[in-house]
Amino acid sequence: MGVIRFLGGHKGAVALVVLLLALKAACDLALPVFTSQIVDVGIAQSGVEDVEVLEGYKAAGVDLFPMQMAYLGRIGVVMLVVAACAMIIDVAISFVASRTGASIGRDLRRRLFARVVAFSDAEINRFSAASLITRGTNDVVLIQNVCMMMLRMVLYAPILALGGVVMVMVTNPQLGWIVVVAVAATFAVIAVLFRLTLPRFKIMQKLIDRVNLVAREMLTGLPVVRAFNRDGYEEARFDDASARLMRTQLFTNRAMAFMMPAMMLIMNLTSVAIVWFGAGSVAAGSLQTGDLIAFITYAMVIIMGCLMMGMISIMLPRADVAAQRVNEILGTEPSVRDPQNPAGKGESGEARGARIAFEQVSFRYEDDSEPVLADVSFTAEPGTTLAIVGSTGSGKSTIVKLIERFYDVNEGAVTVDGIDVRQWAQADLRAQLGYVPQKAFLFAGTVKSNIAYGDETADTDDIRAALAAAEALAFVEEREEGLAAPIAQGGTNVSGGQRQRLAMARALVRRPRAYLFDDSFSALDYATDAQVRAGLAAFAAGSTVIIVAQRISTVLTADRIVVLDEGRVVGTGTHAELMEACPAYREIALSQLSEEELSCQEKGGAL
Ligand SMILES: Nc1ncnc2c1ncn2[C@@H]1O[C@H](COP(=O)(O)OP(=O)(O)OP(=O)(O)O)[C@@H](O)[C@H]1O
Repeated sequence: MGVIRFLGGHKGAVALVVLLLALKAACDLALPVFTSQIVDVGIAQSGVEDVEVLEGYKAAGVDLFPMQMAYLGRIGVVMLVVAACAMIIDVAISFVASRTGASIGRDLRRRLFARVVAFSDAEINRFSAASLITRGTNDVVLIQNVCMMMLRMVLYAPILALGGVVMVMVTNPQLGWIVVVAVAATFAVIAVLFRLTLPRFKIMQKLIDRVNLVAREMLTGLPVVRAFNRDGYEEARFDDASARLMRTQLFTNRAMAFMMPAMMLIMNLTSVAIVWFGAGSVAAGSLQTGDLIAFITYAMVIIMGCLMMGMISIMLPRADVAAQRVNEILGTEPSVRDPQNPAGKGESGEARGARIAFEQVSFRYEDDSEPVLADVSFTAEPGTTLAIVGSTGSGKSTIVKLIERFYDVNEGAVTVDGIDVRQWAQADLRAQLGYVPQKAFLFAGTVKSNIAYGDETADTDDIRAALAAAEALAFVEEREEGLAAPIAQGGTNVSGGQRQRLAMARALVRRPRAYLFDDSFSALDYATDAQVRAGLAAFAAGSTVIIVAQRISTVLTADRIVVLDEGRVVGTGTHAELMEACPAYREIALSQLSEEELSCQEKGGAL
């Protein structure tokens, strides 16, 4: 069982709990012995254990009352002490079990987080963010609770049931068959419930995933939902997912609610049967009343033990599903991994700008899908600007993602300074790159914390310089708090263009060897676009710059332009060369600007 393995790392705690449980079971099983003594000796024999001595006292006319009270008091005190011990042990068990459960949960969350952070985009897409969140929260809590319950019950139930059987055999083996029948009935009830509920428990986690997925999507896309008046549709979609979860939970809860009354019925019928069949023996004098009472208690203990085992057998498979889902993540190796002997940082020659090259690269997102890039080759020389243009979906962003090694190529190689990116340690590779994603993302915090995300060691001057180069300083300073201005999660409290410029400043502050701008200029107006590029040219001098762009005006003055069409390179050269030789480029250029505009822009371009 997957869940049990999680307890493996806490052998000390398990051993301690087993010891404490054995002590507690001994206390619990001792109490009925004292009850029977109170009845048989304390009441029936006035507190005198030996019957002959009792007869003697009676014949001599001794006052038996003080003796009886003293005996009852003695046994009472012993019972109190035993009960108190049981209580203290119980508290200790709860303490150890809760601690162990909580640390299992913490360890799992830590391992899951570390693994998910190491995942490439491919694994994240495969599991889906919603499912990863459910697995890291709901499933881990389930495992944690079941581990706690196992410590408290799984080990206790057999000890208790076994102890009960021994005591039944010692007290009165003739009535043992009643216990056997009761246990059989208990297991029958559990088996029926098991069959009914288990399949539902198994799908419950998937339904929780679904509810989370719909809720997440709806919350992220709320403005779109509102704008298209799709509130009703989204509500219905959420209701559907939620109602399916509710129906499943209702079914399992109803089934489980049936369990307790059924068990009470079995227990009461067992008591009645024991009294019914035991009364004859008591009348015949072969069984004492106290023993009968103790026998009933032991029978209850055995049934309770079996009931606990049954409950666990229902809980365990459910937790096992959770364990499988968690193990699925832990067992998934990230497809992008560091090599065993990564290229040393010094091996690249360490020129200011990096040389980035694609050598006959082919790439597809999924093994069986069409290639997104086919036979792509180009080189961005150190200190130069290379632009990539092409229609939407032609694979421009994919090129940048391959340089960052978010995915690995299927064929060919991407190299930085002549070294395959797969030979670099990922951290070393990315430390040389300043990446500005197509969808600028900012973290909750302040402007300063977001820019310093690019370089923790950056001081205020560095941050201001980066902001100035990205044309972001002016609007930051307009704010009362300046660099301390709050940024909401995802950067939703600044405009798209401002967000984009802050994301650029975050990359600039690193002063990397190569900048990767994935369509970062499209959210800016023409004037700001030109200003930012002018600022960049000064700031990034010496570094290699790769710009993915839709606008021809953005790429006009690049040292080299690569034209992509459906994943293939259809032209490489400067703007002037491509205007001459590449019809695809010419078509894009003329669709955006007239011939005169193009010749004007060529003269006045910045980067
Ligand atoms: N994670 C992904 N899984 C599967 N296919 C993808 C994924 N990301 C992109 N694609 C596909 O790869 C192709 C190229 O996508 P890419 O984002 O590189 O294009 P692009 O040229 O940057 O487009 P745009 O200019 O619209 O941003 C597209 O056909 C797209 O559908």
